[in-house]
Amino acid sequence: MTEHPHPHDDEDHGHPPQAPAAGHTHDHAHDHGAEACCGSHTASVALQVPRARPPKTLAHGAVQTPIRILQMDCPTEEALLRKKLGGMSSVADMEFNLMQRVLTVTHEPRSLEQVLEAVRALGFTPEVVGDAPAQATAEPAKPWWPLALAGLAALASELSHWLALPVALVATLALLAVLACGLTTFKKGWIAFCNGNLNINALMSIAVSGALLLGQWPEAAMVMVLFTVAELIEARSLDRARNAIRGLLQLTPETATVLQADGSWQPVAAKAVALQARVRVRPGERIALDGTLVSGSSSVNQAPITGESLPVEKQAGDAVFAGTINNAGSFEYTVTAAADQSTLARIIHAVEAAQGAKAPTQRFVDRFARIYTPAVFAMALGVALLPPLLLGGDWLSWVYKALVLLVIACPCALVISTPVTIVSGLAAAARQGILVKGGVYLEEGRKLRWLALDKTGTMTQGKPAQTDFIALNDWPEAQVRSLAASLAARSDHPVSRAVAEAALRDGVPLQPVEQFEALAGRGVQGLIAGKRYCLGNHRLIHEEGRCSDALEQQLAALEEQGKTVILLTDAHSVHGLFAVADTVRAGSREALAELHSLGIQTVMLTGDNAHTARAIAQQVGLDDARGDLLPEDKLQAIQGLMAGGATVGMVGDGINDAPALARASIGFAMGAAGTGTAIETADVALMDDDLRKLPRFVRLSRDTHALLVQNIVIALGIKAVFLVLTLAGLGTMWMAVFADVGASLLVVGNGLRLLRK
Ligand SMILES: Nc1ncnc2c1ncn2[C@@H]1O[C@H](COP(=O)(O)OP(=O)(O)OP(=O)(O)O)[C@@H](O)[C@H]1O
Ligand SMILES: [Cu+]
Repeated sequence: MTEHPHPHDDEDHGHPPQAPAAGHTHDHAHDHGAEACCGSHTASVALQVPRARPPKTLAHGAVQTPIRILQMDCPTEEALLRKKLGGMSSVADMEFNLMQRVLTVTHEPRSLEQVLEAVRALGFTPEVVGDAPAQATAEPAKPWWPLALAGLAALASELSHWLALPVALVATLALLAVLACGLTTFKKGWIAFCNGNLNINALMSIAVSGALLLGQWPEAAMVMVLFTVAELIEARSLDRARNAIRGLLQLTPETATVLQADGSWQPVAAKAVALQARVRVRPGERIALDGTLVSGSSSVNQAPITGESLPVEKQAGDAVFAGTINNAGSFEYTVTAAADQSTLARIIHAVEAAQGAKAPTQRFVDRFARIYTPAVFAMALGVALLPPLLLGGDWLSWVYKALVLLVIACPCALVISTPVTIVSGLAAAARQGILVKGGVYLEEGRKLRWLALDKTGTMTQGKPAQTDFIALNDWPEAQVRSLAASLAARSDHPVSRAVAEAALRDGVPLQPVEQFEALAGRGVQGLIAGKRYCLGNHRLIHEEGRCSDALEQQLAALEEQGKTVILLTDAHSVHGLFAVADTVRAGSREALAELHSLGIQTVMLTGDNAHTARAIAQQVGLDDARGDLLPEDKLQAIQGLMAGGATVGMVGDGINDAPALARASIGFAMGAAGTGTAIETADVALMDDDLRKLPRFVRLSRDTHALLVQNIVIALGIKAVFLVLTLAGLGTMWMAVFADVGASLLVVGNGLRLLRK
């Protein structure tokens, strides 16, 4: 038997490097064991669920410990921790997820306490993330009155200054304001400064202290208050982006109505419901757990999972998902996954993990910020010292200008703009049923040149039915069908299944098969009553030299109608011909037209023969179709399209075609809610079978990119304007703070706009 090639785990997938936090494991570990046939259609894939990760031991003896640090949500804190922990010999690696406020440290097993101590030394409260369910990730609310008091004091100071009241009063009020709201800033700034890091807190502390020393009392107070207000608003907006996804999980009800041993129905906490328990759902109720419907029927709104609010009919045997909403009917289902393993929970885990991985733009911005701040700081020093020393300038005004520059030097707006935009984009996608496994793919999506689509299960529904049957060679029809059905019944391949189902429907008797074997990409064979028969495609009868001109014509006629033909042969000749046809998915035509209008070319890759492929391609409007491909040929086709650096996407059902999916720049899996495994393995998982999600993803990717560029331009533009104003002597510290705060708010707000898509 020909084996499917097994993709290697350590294979280079041609993907941009990515932090492991993304849960991006391409181990499409196929299990071909169960049945000796082309069983890839039912292959089960090892589940890789990114959970709240407990400390895990690495091969080389180091351990990874995720540490939650609630005070860590700004890149300034990341820089601080990086510097401090990076200098420790026992720390091998660090991974930051600012959105979840989790730092994952790779360190020597015995040095955990040391690491925690270092984190504490920076003024943070570390908390090792254990197996416990994720707690609220928000910082405990700070009392608001110190800020209000500070605001009033600052205003009063400003007013007294205007009214020319005694300087002592102005100064006292100003100091009161600075102390009331600025102590944390000073503390953080001092720690950063001592660690050789000029973060926003350090810059603000220097600027405010400088202003106080210069006797600019009201101004110092105002700057401190404004800065604190800005930080507050910024944190709130970040929380919004952060919670956009978490909010989904809160959609699942806390309790489920579960059948008890004594036959009664009792409400039970969803977390405590055991697998295989029987749960009842009333009309209008939200479904609490993933399961399989066993009795009753209804229609369900699956929007929380698939983003599609058109109700889906559910009958016995169908899967139902936690978080989705039952419409009118009522039904019972058996639980198939624990609450924290439901499809919805796994979607949320995946998105959260994706937030941790840095997208290319973010990496660029981080690098830029690392140069920008020291550069402006050096400039400020120059401005403070050089004109007074060399040109006899006035010390006071030049030092003041330097202080304003310090405020401008803060790259916060710039640095915060990218993650907010990406996270909003990821959240917006998830809400539409598109699970993007990393900012990288969201950024790459807009560059797609080619999209390769698998045929069976992707372009078509993957449930073909037999349409034609012809007995050849004067063999009795009943005998030919019985032989073919006996072989077909042993296989899970959709084409075989169609033949077997038709036979079952017509009551064709089956015969025992020995030495059954699947011929990958060709068909099946086995011994029936001691004689060897094959049931396979056109390729197979060519390889065995059984094709004839007459047969060729018959095949061509059927294939041109988009039908797939398999033939029954024995050692001597071909005895029967079976044609099956699959239905093209609703909406494929529309989806492809949209993709074309976005400038993306489409090609179908299939193991089926070229005629059939072309017929179907024409039906739905694909640019190109390639048939007769073995799995390794598909891989090569993808590589061919990617030659020259083009971004190429591949769409499959996530189980087949694993090598090609992994090789493509972006691997899309269809129908991920049903198969479950695709959520973990694909780069982008489409939760249902709607191909229209593909153009939607591309558009979202383009919108995200546009916002990223806008945000970078806004952030840098505003800084540039104030830099010039200040050097020209027109900028005041107030303005600089307003500019900094304003820019941050603007970019955060701009990024959050994606959430409304
Ligand atoms: N077990 C089987 N039973 C019947 N026909 C088979 C079987 N395996 C392969 N074939 C034939 O070989 C062709 C190619 O099979 P293969 O599994 O490589 O592709 P596929 O999965 O059917 O198509 P696609 O690549 O579009 O998903 C099928 O179209 C079918 O005609
Ligand atoms: Cu032929």
